[in-house]
Amino acid sequence: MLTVRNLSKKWKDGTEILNKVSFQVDDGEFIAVIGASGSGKTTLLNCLSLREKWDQGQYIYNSRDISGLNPFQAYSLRQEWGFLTENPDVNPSKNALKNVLDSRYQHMSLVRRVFRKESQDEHVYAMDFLEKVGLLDKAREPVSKLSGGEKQRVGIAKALIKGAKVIFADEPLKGLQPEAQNRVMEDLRNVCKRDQVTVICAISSLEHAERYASRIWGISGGKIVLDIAARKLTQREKDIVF
Ligand SMILES: Nc1ncnc2c1ncn2[C@@H]1O[C@H](COP(=O)(O)OP(=O)(O)OP(=O)(O)O)[C@@H](O)[C@H]1O
Repeated sequence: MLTVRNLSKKWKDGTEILNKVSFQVDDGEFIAVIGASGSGKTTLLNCLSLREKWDQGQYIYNSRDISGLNPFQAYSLRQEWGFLTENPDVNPSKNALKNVLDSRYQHMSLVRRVFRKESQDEHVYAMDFLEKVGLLDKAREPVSKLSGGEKQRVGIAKALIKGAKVIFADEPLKGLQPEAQNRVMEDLRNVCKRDQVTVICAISSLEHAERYASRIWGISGGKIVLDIAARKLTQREKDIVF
């Protein structure tokens, strides 16, 4: 569970980017973050995923106050989470299976990584995660040959195999064909429902937010101005956000 209270951030010139953002998110929620360009979506995701610092506010993750972590602690926690951007975090020179296996070992000690045995069991285990995102038949394909949407789904499998209980996604649909966009959103929705993973996803497509998410946050001027269960937004709600 994530709880944030009064998260605020200013740039050096004093411009307010996040303004007392507060919320509570339960396990398994799929949150779509919508808002105009420059409203603060990326900054919010970067702060929540501990990639950027904020000035004020409290951040609680599973009953642990993570507001003041040192860089090493923040790095360790980041390894437990998934982060998707418009550029999938995959190694194009390796196949999909190897990418997923690498993610499983990434957080282990150097010694374990060097001497790891990729047993048959490990392969079967990794295949389970590729199956979750519908890529069993692409397991041995070099990732460079996969489509943008398939790469993004390898990224989701990578997050799942390391046990990520939270996935932050910043515009993961950018540049994808409509069919691939739907598939990525379906996979994200499935991991929320099936695995109780929490997904917080900045997205510019209102239609996808309405159709796939469980909750919608509208951001304007660095504030959450709309926080509702996902459904078709009324014109008034759109006017509040955009
Ligand atoms: N390093 C920076 N210094 C000063 N201002 C910045 C910096 N980075 C971002 N901003 C400003 O902060 C505001 C929020 O930016 P942010 O990228 O979070 O918005 P966004 O909602 O993700 O926009 P977009 O949808 O266009 O990606 C914008 O006005 C942006 O110009």
